[in-house]
Amino acid sequence: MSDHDVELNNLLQVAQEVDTAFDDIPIIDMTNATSQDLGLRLALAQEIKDACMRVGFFYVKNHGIPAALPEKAIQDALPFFALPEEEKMKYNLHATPNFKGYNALLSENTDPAGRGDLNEGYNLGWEVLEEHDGLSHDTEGPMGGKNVWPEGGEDMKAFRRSALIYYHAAVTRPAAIMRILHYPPQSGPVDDRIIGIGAHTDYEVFTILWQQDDIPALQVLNSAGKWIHALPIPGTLVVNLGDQLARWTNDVFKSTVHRAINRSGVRRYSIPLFFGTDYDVVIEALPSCISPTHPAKYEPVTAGDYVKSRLDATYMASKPSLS
Ligand SMILES: O=C(O)CCC(=O)C(=O)O
Ligand SMILES: [Fe+2]
Repeated sequence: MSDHDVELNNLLQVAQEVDTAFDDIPIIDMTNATSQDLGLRLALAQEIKDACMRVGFFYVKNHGIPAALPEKAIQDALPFFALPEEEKMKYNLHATPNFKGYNALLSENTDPAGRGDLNEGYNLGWEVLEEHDGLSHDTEGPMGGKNVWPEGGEDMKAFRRSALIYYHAAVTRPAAIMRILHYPPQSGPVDDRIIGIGAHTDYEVFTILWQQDDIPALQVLNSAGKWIHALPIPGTLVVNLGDQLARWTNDVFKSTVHRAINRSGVRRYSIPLFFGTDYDVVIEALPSCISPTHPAKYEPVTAGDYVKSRLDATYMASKPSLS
């Protein structure tokens, strides 16, 4: 056996033996990501790998993104969310071929056993920050196309600008969709099948989630079937793996089920940024993650087709032709 084969066998063996019944979500300090010391960078990589194999979720601190940027993105989104429903519906994501724009309360359903998600949101892809030229995204294929932005005065311009400033600070130019989400408080008797966002896994490679301080909502399912709270920790972002990475690694890295429920009595805002590979990339199990005893579990699929099929299912019930 070559060294490479030994390494592969070790990876798969570790993957099969790893205990995924976590009780808490690791907090990883990113300071050493840029260290000159290779040993420190390797130790950090090992910590991230462990979290990816065991939990599929981790917090990052000292990540270098100023907290003021997502806060401003939320603040400048408030005038949009305050518009009358019929005004917001002019930017309904069903009017675009690629799920950009506004999703109304209960228009999405991430958990097929649910009755709709109690959040409204605004969904955008990458675009240049400078003057809005209407040519915001030049990708082709099932998820190609450009953003939509609300018309209006200075406040709507600030909404676009602040959203994109945070987007650019968090990631460069990937196939990433960012959402600005508003979860109204959920109180009184509620249908169990309606929560902020139903149990689901994310569709891309990994998600960077900014969540509002002080409001518990996010929960992560461990392999023992227990919901673990991912409470907001000031100064951190939550990173969770998505299905593209799980498919690539043949489930060596975990795309973990999660949900959000806002029973705080006040409004909650969050900003997930779903970092995916380019939409034309074929996602298929890496050779290092398959073996005779651990064969490939998933059919190869292009990233664009995969994300589009998941979004089609998520928004199926609110498609105008069906309602
Ligand atoms: O708002 C949250 O905390 C979670 C959002 C989420 O899971 C998603 O949008 O996929
Ligand atoms: Fe999610």
